Amino acid sequence: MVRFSAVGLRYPSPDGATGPEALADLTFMLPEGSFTWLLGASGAGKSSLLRLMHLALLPTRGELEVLGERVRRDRRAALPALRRRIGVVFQDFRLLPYLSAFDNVALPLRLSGRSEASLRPDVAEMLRWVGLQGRELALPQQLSGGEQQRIAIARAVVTRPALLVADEPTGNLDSHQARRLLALLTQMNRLGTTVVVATHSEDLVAQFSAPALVLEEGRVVHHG
Ligand SMILES: Nc1ncnc2c1ncn2[C@@H]1O[C@H](COP(=O)(O)OP(=O)(O)OP(=O)(O)O)[C@@H](O)[C@H]1O
Repeated sequence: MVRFSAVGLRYPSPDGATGPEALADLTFMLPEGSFTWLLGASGAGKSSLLRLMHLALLPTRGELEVLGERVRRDRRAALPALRRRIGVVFQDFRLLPYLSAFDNVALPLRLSGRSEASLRPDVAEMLRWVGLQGRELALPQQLSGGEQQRIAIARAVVTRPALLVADEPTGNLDSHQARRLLALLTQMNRLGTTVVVATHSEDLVAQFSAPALVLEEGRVVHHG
């Protein structure tokens, strides 16, 4: 479950002073196991909202609860454990350039202490799921943008996170791959993962009926 109560987010301005609020007065709740589209024009605040959900940023005001836990500035030590239960697909992939496709996907499992023998079949299955079997040894620079995006998606879901947030996950995919990705996200959701997907793609949204959270200039203008 994710709950925002009167949340605001202010980025610092380049001169170090506080800038205007990028997000203001966000109050909404996403139930456990829900699927939500996050919509809004470029600059409306979708990526900023997702950064709060995956705890890359903390609110500058208001209260935030993620996976049932209250997120507090004075309890930062609790954040890494909470972050490990959240999968993130970044707009710019953030693959490690010197690691193979396999090793990029395996990374979160290795960091969580899983043995090599137990993680290998999971990583292989995930690469098959995103259609990249046979490309295990390729480095990100040897893969197309869409292939890199699929690795980023496999890496985000391989840990079976309780919450999955994806920022424009189909931005580099053709329509066939976008449909496959959506099938993967909805399957994760059916297995119990709470999913939030920011997108500009009306085509994608038309393929799966789910509530939408619509932002305009940093405020929620529609939820449902
Ligand atoms: N790191 C940052 N520092 C300062 N301002 C920022 C930062 N990131 C975003 N902003 C500002 O916050 C507002 C919302 O940006 P955000 O990237 O969240 O929008 P978005 O809806 O995700 O846009 P897009 O669809 O283009 O990705 C914009 O005015 C943007 O300039």
